[in-house]
Order: sequence, then C-alpha cells, then structure tokens
Amino acid sequence: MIEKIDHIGIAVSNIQDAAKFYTEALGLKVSEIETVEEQKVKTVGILLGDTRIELLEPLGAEGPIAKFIEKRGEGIQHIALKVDDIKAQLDDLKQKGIRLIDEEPKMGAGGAKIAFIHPKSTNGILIELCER
Ligand SMILES: C[C@@H](C(=O)O)C(=O)SCCNC(=O)CCNC(=O)[C@H](O)C(C)(C)COP(=O)(O)OP(=O)(O)OC[C@H]1O[C@@H](n2cnc3c(N)ncnc32)[C@H](O)[C@@H]1OP(=O)(O)O
Ligand SMILES: [Co+2]
Repeated sequence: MIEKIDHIGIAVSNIQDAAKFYTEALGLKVSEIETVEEQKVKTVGILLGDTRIELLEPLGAEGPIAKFIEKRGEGIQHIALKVDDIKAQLDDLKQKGIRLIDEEPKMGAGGAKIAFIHPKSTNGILIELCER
C-alpha cells in the first residue's frame, strides 16, 4: 500500500548553502547530515510536518546526483512514496511490467529501505519507494 509522499529529493551542489534558504528564509528545521555511500550522496532532511524535502549533494564526480547536476543542473531529482511493504510493492510492479531500477531494496537515509522506478515507466519522473 502507498501511504503518502515521504519526501521530495532535490539535487544540490552544496547542502550547507542550500539548507540556508530553508532554515533562514523559510524558518524550517533540518535533520543531521548523513552520508549514504551506496548512493554516493550526502543528505539532510528539511522537516515539513510528516513529510520532508531531501537535499542531496554528490560525494564526488560519480553517482546519480553528480550525473543529474552535470546533465540538468540543480533541481528536483525524485519523488519518494512511502510504502508499508516495499518487497510486495516491487513484486507487484514487476509483475505489471514496470521498469525497475532496483529489484531489491537498498539502504537509504535514516535506515529506510529504498528502491527506484525508472523514469521511462513514469512519464519522466524518477520515483523512489521508501519503507521506514
Ligand atoms: C539517500 C536516498 C534516500 O532517499 O534515502 C536517495 O534518495 S539517493 C538519490 C539518488 N539515487 C538515485 O537516483 C538512484 C536511482 N537513479 C539511477 O539509477 C539513475 O540516476 C537513473 C535514473 C537510472 C538515470 O541514470 P543515468 O543518468 O545514468 O541514465 P541516462 O542518463 O541514460 O538517463 C536515462 C533517461 O532518464 C532520464 N533521467 C535521468 N535522471 C532522471 C531523473 N532524476 N528524473 C527524470 N528523468 C531522469 C534521462 O534524461 C534519460 O532520458 P532520455 O533517454 O529521454 O534522455
Ligand atoms: Co530519496
């Protein structure tokens, strides 16, 4: 079951600089910075009620966020949907012929299980499934 939007992922060159807009101009709170090696990113969550904005900075020249910024510049990179059972959701999507980037969940920020659906199956939006 899909529960809600868990977060919106925004690719930025520098999370400290980018976070200032949300904290200083909008008065929002941020989580601790976390490194997710597998995705080659540093990330903070901007807390917004029961959802969040996830700022993502590339760890180096490689990885999906580095590549995204190089090709498209900073901006919205993905939308994450919270699911109650990510394995079941992935099996269901696979059976429906949806192109998955990850057939098995990976480790995301905050210990979440995450998996991505390819933009070719979603009219050009990168969608993450996320189970907490
Ligand atoms: C920390 C964690 C968490 O939440 O806990 C995260 O979120 S980590 C967040 C970062 N991690 C990820 O994004 C992991 C999943 N992402 C990936 O595997 C990759 O970024 C792909 C989405 C497969 C794209 O890979 P790559 O750029 O190498 O492929 P590509 O250049 O051939 O692109 C294939 C097609 O997808 C499009 N495309 C690429 N990135 C896109 C994006 N973010 N949103 C929408 N479309 C996108 C390209 O324009 C291209 O379309 P055309 O063919 O029409 O030109
Ligand atoms: Co995410």
